[in-house]
Amino acid sequence: MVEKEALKGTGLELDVGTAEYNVGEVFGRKLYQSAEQESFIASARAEGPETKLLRIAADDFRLIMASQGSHINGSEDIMNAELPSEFKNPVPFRLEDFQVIGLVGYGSFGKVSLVREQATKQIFALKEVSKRRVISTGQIEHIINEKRVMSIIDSPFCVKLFRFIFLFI
Ligand SMILES: Nc1ncnc2c1ncn2[C@@H]1O[C@H](COP(=O)(O)OP(=O)(O)OP(=O)(O)O)[C@@H](O)[C@H]1O
Repeated sequence: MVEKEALKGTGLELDVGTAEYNVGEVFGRKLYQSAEQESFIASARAEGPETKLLRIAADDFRLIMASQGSHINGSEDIMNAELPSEFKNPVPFRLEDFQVIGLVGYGSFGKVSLVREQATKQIFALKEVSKRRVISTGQIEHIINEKRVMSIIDSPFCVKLFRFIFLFI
């Protein structure tokens, strides 16, 4: 149940209530989206021996969720967001344009290398994904979603997908 309570010395009336959240859920998003940010006070208690409560400053949250002019607030926004124009009309490139500097790691679908673009000298991580492995493990939808999210997201905290290429080998 939500009740109203006066906030001392401010003349503001606040909604007072409690809510329970499950693992991975974010509380405070309403504060972030709301224009009346000053009239929101929240305290949180994590219960259970394995529970972790992570706090993130509003400015950092804004950077993660909506950096560089985008207005992405949650997973629905990402799924509905327009793909960047370079993904609708991909700029062709060749693997030969990149010089491999070293191996970074292995994932479930292939390897990741550190590479340098010859023309610009820019450094990238090049991730190779085996389509055969994606299909045989039933991960087609997941990999398409991963590509979509990584191409739309634009945050200093997240890896961004700049380009992709399909090879038939
Ligand atoms: N952009 C990147 N920059 C630096 N290292 C990276 C980058 N992407 C991947 N790596 C490294 O390469 C490894 C393999 O990455 P990859 O994305 O293929 O798999 P994963 O995310 O670890 O697991 P999964 O394949 O199950 O999703 C990672 O564990 C990480 O060490």
